[in-house]
Amino acid sequence: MISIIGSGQVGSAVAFLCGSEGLDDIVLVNRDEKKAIGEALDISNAVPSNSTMSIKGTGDYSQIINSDVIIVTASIGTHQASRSDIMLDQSMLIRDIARKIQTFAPSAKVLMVTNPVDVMTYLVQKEGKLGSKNVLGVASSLDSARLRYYLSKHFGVSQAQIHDALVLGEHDDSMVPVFSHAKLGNTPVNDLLNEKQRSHITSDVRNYWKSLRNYKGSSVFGIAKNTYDIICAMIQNKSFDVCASVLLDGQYGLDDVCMGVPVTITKDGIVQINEVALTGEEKQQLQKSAGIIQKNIARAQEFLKSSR
Ligand SMILES: NC(=O)c1ccc[n+]([C@@H]2O[C@H](COP(=O)([O-])OP(=O)(O)OC[C@H]3O[C@@H](n4cnc5c(N)ncnc54)[C@H](O)[C@@H]3O)[C@@H](O)[C@H]2O)c1
Repeated sequence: MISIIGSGQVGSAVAFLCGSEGLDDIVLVNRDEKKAIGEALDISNAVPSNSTMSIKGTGDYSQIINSDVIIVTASIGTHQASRSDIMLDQSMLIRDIARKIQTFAPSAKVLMVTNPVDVMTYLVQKEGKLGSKNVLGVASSLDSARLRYYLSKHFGVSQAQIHDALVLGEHDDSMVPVFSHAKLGNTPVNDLLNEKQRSHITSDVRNYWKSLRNYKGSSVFGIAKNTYDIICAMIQNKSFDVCASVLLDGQYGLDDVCMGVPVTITKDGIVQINEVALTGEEKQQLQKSAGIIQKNIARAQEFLKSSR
């Protein structure tokens, strides 16, 4: 069973993808119960006619009992200048949700989408006392797709011709596009790009959400599909390699921080954290990114301590 906490734009798009494929039973939980019921009613008509799955909307958290996978997309609102600008209020919300997950579905796999996603991924597992292998944040696969997009634009080729475009680190201004891995066909992109071009593409990838905001609110379909791919792998127990925010325990020389790195997932959650070779500069950027996330985690934890 799949539970989606927060049936706003992203949550209902994830539910639509799961429902339209008849993936599994779905429970949509929203603070505004009517919204959850409405989305469930709408998506019910997109379920394949030969599917036995059910979909319901509710405001009652006890309905998440029996969840195999829980997706958290609940949010108090929209950030403006940076994803961290509503971090403290989001922390309170996520602590409350973490406790509900601990009460009703403590062994479910949890996919965190709510921003700032790296800090929220850390908090949900600590505050909910959930196993680190069971919790991941979805974002760096989206950032990696954005790098692939900009590289394809730069070279004037289809996205299919760009391989191994990885973005690691924070899902915000310090994210690290790993140019040393990306290829155009079989050619390393580093053989084709100069420093100025790399810096330009890095800035475009980091600011993708701001560009999007000029035209529509924020990412809905991009993040929904990236989340859906992970849900599919877990529900169907396929081994899937993806970049996601997970708790590091020495990997990349980093400890006690959640950030985007390559991982292998199955129905058992994160079965492996994969370390890819990085250049000296990329390593330095990743350390800097980790430091920024750790400072934000400390600030959020301090705030939560003072508002128990
Ligand atoms: N990780 C990523 O790459 C990525 C990409 C896009 C959006 N996001 C984030 O995802 C989150 C959701 O975005 P959205 O556009 O769907 O927002 P939204 O405002 O459309 O939806 C949020 C929903 O959460 C509900 N909610 C609030 N508190 C709740 C609670 N305690 N329990 C249940 N539901 C609750 C609200 O009623 C609302 O319907 C935001 O934090 C956004 O920044 C992350």
